[in-house]
Amino acid sequence: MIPANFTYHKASSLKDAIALAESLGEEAKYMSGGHSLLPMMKLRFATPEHIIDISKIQGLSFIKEEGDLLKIGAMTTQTEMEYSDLLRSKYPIFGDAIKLTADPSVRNVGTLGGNIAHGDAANDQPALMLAMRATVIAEGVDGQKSIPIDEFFHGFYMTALEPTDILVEIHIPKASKHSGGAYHKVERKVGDYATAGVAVYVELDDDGVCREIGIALTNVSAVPMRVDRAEELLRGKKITDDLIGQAGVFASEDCEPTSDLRGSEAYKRSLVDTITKRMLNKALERARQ
Ligand SMILES: Cc1cc2nc3c(=O)[nH]c(=O)nc-3n(C[C@H](O)[C@H](O)[C@H](O)COP(=O)(O)OP(=O)(O)OC[C@H]3O[C@@H](n4cnc5c(N)ncnc54)[C@H](O)[C@@H]3O)c2cc1C
Repeated sequence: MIPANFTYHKASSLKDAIALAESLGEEAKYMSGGHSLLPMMKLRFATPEHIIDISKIQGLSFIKEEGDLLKIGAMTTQTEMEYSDLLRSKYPIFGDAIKLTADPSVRNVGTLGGNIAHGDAANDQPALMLAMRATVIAEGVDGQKSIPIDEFFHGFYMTALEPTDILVEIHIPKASKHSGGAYHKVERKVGDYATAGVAVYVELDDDGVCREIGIALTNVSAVPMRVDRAEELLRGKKITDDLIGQAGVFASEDCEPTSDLRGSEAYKRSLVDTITKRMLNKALERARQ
C-alpha cells in the first residue's frame, strides 16, 4: 500500500528537530531508519502529517564503554552493532539477537533507538534492554532525562517518551568479570518476528552465586516484559539445574501470549519454558568463562 500524504522535514541537529516537533504538534513523528515507521504508514496504521528525519543528526552513532557503563548511541544501526568488536567480545547477547533480526538490508538502516522507541513487544531489542537493566537517555523540550527501562514501556506501542522527546542513547551496566548474556527466539522463517523470544543476563560473584539476573521475553505479551518471579527465584543463589527448570516453568506461566498465526497460546508457553532454560544455561556458561 501507499502511505497517506505527509510533509518531509530533515533535521540537522537535536535542537532543530525538537523545535520542529514542538511547532508541528502531535501530527509529527520522528524517523530514524524508517523500517518500522514506514511499514506502519504503508498499512495506514500510522498516518503522521509530518515526518521529521533525524537520521542525519551527527554524534548519535557510537558504541563505547565509559566509566561503569556501556553506552550506545540511538542512531547506531543494528549492522554496526553486529560488527562491533566491543559487543562481539564482551556482550555477545547482541550478536545472538541481531543475527535473528530481519535481514541485512533492514539491519543496515534500522537503529537501536528506533527499535526501542517503537515500543513493540515483537521487536528483539526491548527484551535485551530489560534483561541488561538499561537506562534510556532522551532529549526533549525540557532538556535531557534518564528513564529506567522498567518505566519505559507503557503499553501497546506506547512508551515513556513525550512526542517531542528524542531517544539519544542507551546506558547499560558494564560487563563484569563473571557476567554473561544470551538471547534466542523461535521464528517461523528467517527474518520473521519472534513467535517467542527470551533474553537472559546474569552476573555471578567470585563464588558462583547469582548476584544479579535479568530475564525478559519477546512477543508473548502486549508490552515487553520482565519475568520477576523467575529472577527472584535465582537471585542470591547458586543456580542449579532444578532452579533453572523451575525458572522456565515460572516464565511460561507468567507470560501472556495469545493464539495467532504464529502458534497457539500453549505452544508459545512451551517455547518460553524451553528457551528460558536454554538461555539460562548459555548465559551461565558465558559468565563462567
Ligand atoms: C521486513 C522487516 C522485518 C523486521 N524484522 C524484525 C525483527 O525480527 N526484529 C526486530 O526487532 N525488528 C524487526 N524489524 C524492525 C527493524 O529492526 C526496525 O528498523 C527497527 O525496529 C526500528 O528502527 P528504525 O530506526 O527503522 O525506526 P523508525 O522506523 O524510524 O522508527 C520507529 C518508531 O520509533 C520512533 N523513533 C525512531 N527513532 C527515534 C528516536 N531516536 N527517538 C524517539 N523516537 C524515535 C519513530 O517515530 C517511530 O514511531 C523488521 C523490519 C522489517 C521492515
